[in-house]
Amino acid sequence: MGDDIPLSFDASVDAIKRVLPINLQSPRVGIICGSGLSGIVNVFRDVVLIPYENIPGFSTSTVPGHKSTLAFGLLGSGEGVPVVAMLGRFHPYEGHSLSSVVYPVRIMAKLGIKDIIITNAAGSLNPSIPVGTIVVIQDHLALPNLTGMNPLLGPQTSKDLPRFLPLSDAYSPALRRLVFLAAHQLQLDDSALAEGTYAWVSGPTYETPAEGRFLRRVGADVVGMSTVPEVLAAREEGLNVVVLSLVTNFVVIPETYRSIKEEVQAELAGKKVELPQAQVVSHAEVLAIGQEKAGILMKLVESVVDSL
Ligand SMILES: O=P(O)(O)O[C@@H]1C[C@H](O)[C@@H](CO)O1
Ligand code: HPA
Repeated sequence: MGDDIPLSFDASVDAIKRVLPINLQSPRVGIICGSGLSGIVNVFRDVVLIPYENIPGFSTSTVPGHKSTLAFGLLGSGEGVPVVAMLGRFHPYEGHSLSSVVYPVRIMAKLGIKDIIITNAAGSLNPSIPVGTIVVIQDHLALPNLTGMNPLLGPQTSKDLPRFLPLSDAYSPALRRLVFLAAHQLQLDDSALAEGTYAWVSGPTYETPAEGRFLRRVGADVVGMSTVPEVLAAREEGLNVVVLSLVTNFVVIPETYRSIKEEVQAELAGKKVELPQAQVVSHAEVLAIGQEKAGILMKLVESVVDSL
């Protein structure tokens, strides 16, 4: 963990290429697996697994549901497309610096990927997006970025990168189209997929009801603790980005708080009141829904890769 990122990426690339057969050395697509979503490796062929600890510059994930392994393999029908997947990512709340968080994205770009499929587990802020939905992200809202927590702050890793990165087209319309076409081919129910805006929060706390209401009112559909730093680095590196959020829980946004005043007054008046109790979200719940729905997400990813 920390800020000691080498500004030359060669050592990491060399350590990776050294253990790969020639057909996997130049992956075409990168995949980042969110909480509990690393199962995609089970459908890779010719798999080579490289623990993060064997790659200079990589940190270690400390979050349950995140393995610290880079997986290379062939994905899709026919000869298959060479891909690289991060089976586990880094979050700033673990104590990783932002440059560590996005380091693997930069290395995947150096290895030659052109497209990146980023997945995550997220909470829904939108009553019409229930648990289990896969949300194809069309935009993001990143309060940390707006207030000075941006992975692109500071000296650039290459002078060839744009200093002022436009984000109006961060989420590739072409790749998003492929996701919806893939869902059609897989005969997924219309309700399986939605489109929406992802709010990035630092975590590790889940949202208070007031925070949930705020994020909803300013236009977010789902909320999570990852992804946006990776999107920014990927766009800076010139990659096409698509993000799929699996909704694992609903963020409680009651319009009014459970009123303790009302409850006490009713009790003193001898009345029985049934006021709504807050639901409590947990990472165990996030992982359980991830496990239940990961299969569909994986099929979708495979089908998108197949159609590239
Ligand atoms: O890595 P992702 O974004 O999938 O993980 C989510 C956000 C937090 O890390 C964790 C909270 O349950 O799941
Ligand atoms: N909030 C923030 N991050 C999350 C959530 C949530 O409700 N669910 C999964 N990741």
